[in-house]
Amino acid sequence: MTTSNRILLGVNIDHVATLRQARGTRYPDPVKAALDAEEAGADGITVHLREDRRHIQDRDVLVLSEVLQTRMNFEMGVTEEMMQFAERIRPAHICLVPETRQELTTEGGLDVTGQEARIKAAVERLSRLGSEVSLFIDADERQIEASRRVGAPAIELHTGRYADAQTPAEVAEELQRVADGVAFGLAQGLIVNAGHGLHYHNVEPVAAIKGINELNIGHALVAHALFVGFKGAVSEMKQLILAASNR
Ligand SMILES: CC(=O)[C@@H](O)[C@H](O)COP(=O)(O)O
Ligand SMILES: NCC(=O)COP(=O)(O)O
Repeated sequence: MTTSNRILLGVNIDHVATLRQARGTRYPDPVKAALDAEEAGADGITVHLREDRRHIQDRDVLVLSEVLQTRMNFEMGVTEEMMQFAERIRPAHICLVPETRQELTTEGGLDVTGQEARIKAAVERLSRLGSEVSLFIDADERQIEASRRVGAPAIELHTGRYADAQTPAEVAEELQRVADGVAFGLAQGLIVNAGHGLHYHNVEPVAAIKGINELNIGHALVAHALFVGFKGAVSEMKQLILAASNR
């Protein structure tokens, strides 16, 4: 008997907004990108409303919350401002991420072990909205155990170190770290997602890891969309992921 390992694709549209914000124009519209992504097979739409509003804006999230056909995965820092925003829009999924204004991108996972009481309170508060709360963490057993202890039903493993690895040995080591994290997370009874820095040339080995529920991918999709359109970019990625996950 073959078991299906169908991985979901969450399309992150943050960097459509990055291009818009670079000029303060009305285009390109991340809402249009989200609807195109859904038509091309996205299983969900991810947005990160950063404290500094460098890309996605409040209005984008509000409009998306009314027009998405699939579901929103709302990435947010653990701040009172964001908690109140989430309470307003009640997204299906919420992913708590670490955030600093100076970083170029999300550079590491959330330190759950170092602030368990704070994260537990946030998970409890957000879960009351009916949202599935996940924690964006490194593939580290201590962080995974702490995620279970604070009551999060899901985690998203940060694949940035895998994506940044240079030599074949480093790539293999980081891939193994992600695979071990997936197995450990599943053993803890968690839903395990993964993402960050994944692109058309590095996604397949991750998609081949058994047990991952969803991959969240953004930057590479937006970049490829410049050449093939957003629907084409999403569709190509979806095909790659499905093929790799069924090997
Ligand atoms: C948490 C995460 O990985 C995404 O939000 C992604 O990082 C979006 O891009 P930026 O980090 O560049 O905002
Ligand atoms: N949580 C990761 C994500 O949403 C997408 O990250 P990236 O593909 O833009 O690096």
